[in-house]
Amino acid sequence: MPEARGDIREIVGQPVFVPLYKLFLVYGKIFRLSFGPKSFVIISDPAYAKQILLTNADKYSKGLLSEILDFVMGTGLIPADGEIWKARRRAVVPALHRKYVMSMVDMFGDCAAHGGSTLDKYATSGVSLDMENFFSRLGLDIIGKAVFNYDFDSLTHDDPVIQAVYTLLREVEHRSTAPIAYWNIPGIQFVVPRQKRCQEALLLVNECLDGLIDKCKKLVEEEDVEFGEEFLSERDPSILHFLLASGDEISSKQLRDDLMTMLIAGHETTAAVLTWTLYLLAQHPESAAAIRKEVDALLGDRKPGVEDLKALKVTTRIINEAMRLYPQPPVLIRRALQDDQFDQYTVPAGSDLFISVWNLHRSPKLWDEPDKFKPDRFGPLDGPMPNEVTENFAYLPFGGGRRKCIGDQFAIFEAVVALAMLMRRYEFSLDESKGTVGMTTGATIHTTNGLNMFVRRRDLSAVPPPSRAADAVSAGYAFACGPVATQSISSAAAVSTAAAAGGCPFHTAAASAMPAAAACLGPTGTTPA
Ligand code: HEM
Repeated sequence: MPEARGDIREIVGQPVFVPLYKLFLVYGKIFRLSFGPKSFVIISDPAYAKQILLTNADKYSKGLLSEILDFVMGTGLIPADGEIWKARRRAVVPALHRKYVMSMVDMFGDCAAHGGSTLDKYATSGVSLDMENFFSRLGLDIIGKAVFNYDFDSLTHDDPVIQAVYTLLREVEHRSTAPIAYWNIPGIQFVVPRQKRCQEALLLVNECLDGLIDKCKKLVEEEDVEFGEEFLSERDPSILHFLLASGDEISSKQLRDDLMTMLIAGHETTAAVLTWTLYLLAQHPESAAAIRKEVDALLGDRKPGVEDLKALKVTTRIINEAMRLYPQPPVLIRRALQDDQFDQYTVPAGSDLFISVWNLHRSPKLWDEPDKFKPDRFGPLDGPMPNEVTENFAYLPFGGGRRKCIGDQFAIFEAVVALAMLMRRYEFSLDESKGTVGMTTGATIHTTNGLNMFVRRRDLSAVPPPSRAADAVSAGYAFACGPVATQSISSAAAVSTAAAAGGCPFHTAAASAMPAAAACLGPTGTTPA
């Protein structure tokens, strides 16, 4: 197997996937890279990635990743292997059932609208805002509500639990890029201040999780709704509620590991996707304009509803392309449990492998102009959404095979709703006085200096009301204002007229008939009376 040579010190100080890309261009689709006693096999080929993730998945474990994450996720889904993983995957996947995710769409919109108060403040002051930090807070608020119905409200305030969650996230990221497993040194948590802080943070978050678990257990004991289809449609349960109500025997420690895994997995990833999408949009005003055109025509000022998601095709494609250029995480980690063969090369049992998703997504052999942002590269908008199957493992934003992300739909819906709402209401431009954005590696790709952006409120005075009102009648308004709206506003013309007059067809044309009006965002993004 080719052995990468050269000055590996080059890697220090750079996000690790960047030098790996340079080495890939020299050494090809599989090569070995050694640092002192450590050695890794770097994979940058879709067929090999498919073999590891899908066809020979039995031959691999999470290896290094499990070691890094053990302190915080224990036997949660991401680090777990073997029988524990199988059992937990079986239990957790139904909690992210499509119906459940659908029931969350409204909450995504509420959280994005809530973030508007922060953006308004910066728009008024004219001071730039770190949008990476903003998306991280938005992601935390959303995942907190979805996983255990806890309102961090990190968009508007800081508290010790939020700080503790961030301390843990940073420690995970630090460990994932550290050259030695320093955390295994006995007693280090009592001596090194960062490790001490990490221990304290862990205690605090665990206490908070235990409290939420107890509260939810009581709720489940009290309720009389049968678990099943009805449970999903009648409740607005958190994932925790679902796991407890399913009646599976599960220890509190395992439950905590599951929750912590979802909190971390679902938070930074989506935040990073939104950060890099906005970064790309700042450089591609034509794409920003395309999103606005789509949102203006379909939604106007209301929140996207479930049925709108299918129609927000341009917005979705732009996110798909941003995930190609900035995959989160940029590298997937595995350890070979048995020997495996890649053409003429044998990878022996015990080897640590990095599947470089960054290399796959930017390979000149797989993509036309791979470094260019071209959202139309995935074909007609009416075609299928790109994923590992449609692109035959050349595109792995959510991994593939049996360890594929369980939150993929949740994440796409969340990102589409947030991006559509923010692009409708605001304009963003880079604050170049804060220096280049830069990249650093953590579990996801971070900026080096923040994504500092000026925020301006969009002038909507000349923007016509939604022109695709006919679609809105059957789709969006029905969701936003309750089923009665669909019956009462029966023509596109009626919707357009009403929208022109009051911004919201439902409230102008049929307000008295609409008891479910509270769900509808009015023209200024506030709930109309
Ligand atoms: C845009 C956002 C997201 C991205 C880019 C993303 C990406 C990924 C990727 C690439 C994997 C596979 C890792 C591997 O094979 O080693 C994964 C696994 C996972 N993700 Fe996500 N994810 C996102 C959002 C979420 C959300 C919202 C949740 C939960 C609510 C979640 C929960 C998980 C879990 C539990 C796994 C482990 C699955 C298993 O090993 O069986 N992710 N994610």
